[in-house]
Amino acid sequence: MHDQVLDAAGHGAARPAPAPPGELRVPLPPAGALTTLAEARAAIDDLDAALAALLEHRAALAAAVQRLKPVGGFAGRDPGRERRIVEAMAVHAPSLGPERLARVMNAVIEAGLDAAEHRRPS
Ligand SMILES: C=C(O[C@@H]1C=C(C(=O)O)C=C[C@H]1O)C(=O)O
Repeated sequence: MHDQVLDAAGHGAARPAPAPPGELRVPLPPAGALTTLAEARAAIDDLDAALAALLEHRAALAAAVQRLKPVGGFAGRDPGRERRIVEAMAVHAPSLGPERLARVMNAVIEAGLDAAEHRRPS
């Protein structure tokens, strides 16, 4: 199986091959298949590392939008766009549902706008 590699510790457990540059690959073990606390926490740690990379990239994209909009930053906040983002995401997060997801995304969006306002030009 050429899309599997041995884990770094050499235990022989199959791990997904690393993603090519510019892509993100995340193992998504079914939660019901996790039987120990250590295994479940390791799965969360893997996922959180990917989530952090996605959030970092999302913040960069949101900063680009701020530069392109006539009014950027918190002053140019667009509640309708934010609602549509949450509605689209809710389809993929049925156990969270739109209200919880809206709280999460409000925090994500505000963090992105705040980071954009304090970003050093690259
Ligand atoms: C990125 C934008 O600016 C703001 C930030 C958003 C975001 O982080 O997704 C969405 C709407 C705006 O409040 C945008 O208008 O698209």
